Amino acid sequence: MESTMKELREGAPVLEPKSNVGGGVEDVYGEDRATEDQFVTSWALSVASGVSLLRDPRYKKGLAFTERERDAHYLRGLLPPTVASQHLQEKKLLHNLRQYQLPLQKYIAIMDLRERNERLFYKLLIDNVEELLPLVYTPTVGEACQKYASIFRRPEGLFISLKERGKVLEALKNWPERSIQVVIVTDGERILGLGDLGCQGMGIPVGKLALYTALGGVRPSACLPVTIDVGTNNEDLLKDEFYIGLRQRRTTGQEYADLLHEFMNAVKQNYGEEVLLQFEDFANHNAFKLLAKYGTTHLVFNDDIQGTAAVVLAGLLAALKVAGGSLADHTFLFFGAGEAGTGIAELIALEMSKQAEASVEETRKNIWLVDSKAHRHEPVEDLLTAVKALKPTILIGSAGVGRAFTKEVIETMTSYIDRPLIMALSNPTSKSDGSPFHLVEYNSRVFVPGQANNAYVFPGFGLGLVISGSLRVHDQMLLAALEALASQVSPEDFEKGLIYPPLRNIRKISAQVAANVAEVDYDLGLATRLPRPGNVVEYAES
Ligand SMILES: O=C([O-])CC(=O)C(=O)O
Ligand SMILES: [Mg+2]
Repeated sequence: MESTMKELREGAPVLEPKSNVGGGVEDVYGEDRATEDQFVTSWALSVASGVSLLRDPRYKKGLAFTERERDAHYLRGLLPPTVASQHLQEKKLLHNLRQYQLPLQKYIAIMDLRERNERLFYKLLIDNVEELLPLVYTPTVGEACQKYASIFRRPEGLFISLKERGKVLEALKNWPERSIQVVIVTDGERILGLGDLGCQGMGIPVGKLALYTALGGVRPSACLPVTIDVGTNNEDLLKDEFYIGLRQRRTTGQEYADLLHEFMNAVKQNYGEEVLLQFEDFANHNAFKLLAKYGTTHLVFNDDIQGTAAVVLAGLLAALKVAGGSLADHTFLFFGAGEAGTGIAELIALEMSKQAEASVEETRKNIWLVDSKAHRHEPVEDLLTAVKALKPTILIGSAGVGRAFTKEVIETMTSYIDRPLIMALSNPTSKSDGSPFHLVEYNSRVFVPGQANNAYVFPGFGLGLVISGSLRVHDQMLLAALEALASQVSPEDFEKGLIYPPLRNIRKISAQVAANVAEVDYDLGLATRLPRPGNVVEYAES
């Protein structure tokens, strides 16, 4: 068995060293040693051949097994005679996928592929990122979470519920991978703009981690999706006979804090100080607190607060290259003061203070936030009133309410500024203005709506932390990441009216983001992977 494994790992026919899907050739993850010092585990690392190999999603290649491999791995007779290339397999899958009418059917098909043939899944995703991103990720992943119970087939991550209190470390040890580098965790209370989906939020960490691999090059086995289940306040789910989570209302207060604390410490204990913990889709009241509480003891990152902020500010900086002027020349109005709105506002204030050498208290004065929960009137009325009163030149939508940027709002803005900058960010499509848009033709000119997609930053940002062995996240790293992103917008992109680079270049962009982040890690003395690489961009790309 051992020799079969070696051949699979090191033999050129299986692990094509040049493939950007296969990852590195060196086993830095120590999987080959996984069973050496632990004779009894809750799981066994076995190496497949024959029919088991055909069922192992990590090594399975289907018809792409060569004649030599069919001999070496006891596959004779188990496959039809044709040897197909991965390229042909990809072509067939894409063709099949396009036959489905509904995005959710496509989602199910592509996630099934991941369970069958991991390499092909990632290859397909990398090569067709613009087409497939909206499936694996927002907006379709939102619908998948809403219907998670009925489409649930097999666990794709770790479920830590109140039942696991006192046993969280044990649960982590049951996960069959030991060399984890990135954990994405949600408690399902604020899934995209869809609200409390309880345990069904699992689709989010699963989808985002797939992007860590496809877009950021982090090895799949090093990624761990986690859902913390403390109950749900979603009455529909509590009544749904197929619901897969705890059937109780959400626990709050000490009990909540204790479970989270046990989890945070167990992760660090089990995977080390350098494991990145990304918080995703927690409700406002927990998200800010958790980030502040664990920011000093763990390597934590909240994509909804920090990642969104970096992506949006990158877009603003790129837009200013066209519009002229600097951040300090503008008045900002945010519609929605949740994690995204406040996160972006704070980062803008920080960047402005850096540019203008002013205090953050001073630079915050040009930034206004409107939130539905802070007013008695209808949100839309409030927005228009606010626009008239404050005359913002930059308007950013970050509320869970769609269709708020009415014609009247836009016309009001154009009455006092020629080219207002307006970013509609809320997602997914059912709740928003801000998901992927079709091309727009106006006066026989075609406009390409871009998308301020979080995927521009978080995979590269996380990669930068991972490759430098960072111990803590620092705001300077966010600024470094967004500057890298803004610098990737080409003159041709600007020509088309775009303020973000095309997503098809995302792996190159991620490497640039990662390198900029890693440089700051080294500069601040937070990096543990020493010596510092000579060429960090090349290192990130490798
Ligand atoms: O889909 C995204 O990346 C934006 C996001 O995290 C959210 O809305 O919660
Ligand atoms: Mg999120």
